[in-house]
Amino acid sequence: MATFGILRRSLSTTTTRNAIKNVTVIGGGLMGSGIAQVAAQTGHNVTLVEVNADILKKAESSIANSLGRVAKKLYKDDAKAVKDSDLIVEAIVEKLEIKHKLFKSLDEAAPTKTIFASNTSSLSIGEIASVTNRKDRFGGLHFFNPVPVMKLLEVVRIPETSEETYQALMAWGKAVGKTCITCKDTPGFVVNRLLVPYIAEAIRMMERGDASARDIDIAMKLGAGYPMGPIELADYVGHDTTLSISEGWHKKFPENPLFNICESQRKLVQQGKLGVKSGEGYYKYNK
Ligand SMILES: CCCCCCC[C@H](O)CC(=O)SCCNC(=O)CCNC(=O)[C@H](O)C(C)(C)COP(=O)([O-])OP(=O)([O-])OC[C@H]1O[C@@H](n2cnc3c(N)ncnc32)[C@H](O)[C@@H]1OP(=O)([O-])[O-]
Ligand SMILES: NC(=O)c1ccc[n+]([C@@H]2O[C@H](COP(=O)([O-])OP(=O)(O)OC[C@H]3O[C@@H](n4cnc5c(N)ncnc54)[C@H](O)[C@@H]3O)[C@@H](O)[C@H]2O)c1
Repeated sequence: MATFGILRRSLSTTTTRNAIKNVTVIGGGLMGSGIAQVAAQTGHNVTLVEVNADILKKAESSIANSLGRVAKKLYKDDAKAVKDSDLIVEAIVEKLEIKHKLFKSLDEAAPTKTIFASNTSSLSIGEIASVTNRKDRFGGLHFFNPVPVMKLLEVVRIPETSEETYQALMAWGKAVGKTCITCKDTPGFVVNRLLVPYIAEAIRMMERGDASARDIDIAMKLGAGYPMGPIELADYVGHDTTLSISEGWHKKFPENPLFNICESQRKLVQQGKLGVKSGEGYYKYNK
């Protein structure tokens, strides 16, 4: 069985009542470490499960920087990591087959009461949940990057999600300090369904030479009040992520022109220019 590093942190500062106390976050990367942090900050007992020891260390220090003291433990199986869990939030790599493998094993290991949630950006919650026997206790919890700062949480219901599960997810979202909105399990939910075509159109505008990247960004910041322009945001999120979302949707809905691929973005990814995280995207960054 795989060896998982587990990071535990708990504080008792919350004043919001919600039934979920013990939370397991699976995946300690960009999103998982942020989700673990906001859950710990609001008084939940948090277990963070990560397969990569270096990333676990990084998550530990980023949470420690925000919270002070962190205790780290190692376990040999994921059954122990989830045995007391009221809620499991999955934030691992955006690949359906990998999420399926994880949820199949979690379904066997976790108690009946445990609610499962995925933080997927672009996959169908129903398709992810299909390998489990607890679709009534399954939903989407879509956080935004950077998690500690962004106030929104999209709570996604599939037709099988029970009212009790939905209410528990909404109450937990509120308890971790987020404003929750509800949406159906449609591609991109609310925010990404609007953001992805918006960013793609900004890139196409630049590709056509209608305006420069800098001017498009200035225009949307000063003319529409966005904190970042669309090209800056694409660099910030990462071109590998945005391209794989567009490619997945384009394959699934080839007739929808909103999901067409941007050639300059494909080229950037081929060149390893992924945006802020690699030091260069449409702009250059000091690493
Ligand atoms: C692309 C479309 C495709 C979708 C792809 C999928 C994506 C996904 O599914 C959905 C998303 O997330 S979509 C993406 C959704 N995301 C967006 O759309 C983001 C849009 N951008 C923004 O909202 C702002 O530019 C930022 C908040 C990023 C930075 O704010 P700023 O004013 O420009 O710069 P500042 O003055 O430096 O920071 C201000 C405060 O924030 C604090 N802080 C910053 N980073 C932090 C971190 N990592 N941790 C903790 N804290 C962090 C900082 O300490 C400071 O706190 P203080 O207490 O005041 O000192
Ligand atoms: N990056 C974003 O802006 C963003 C925003 C919202 C949602 N999401 C979604 O959140 C999820 C994670 O994205 P991310 O950006 O944090 O990715 P990331 O690559 O930073 O983190 C994923 C982590 O999961 C770990 N992992 C992989 N398989 C695992 C397993 N079986 N058990 C435990 N850990 C495992 C990896 O080692 C990695 O550290 C994806 O589904 C993504 O679509 C991302």
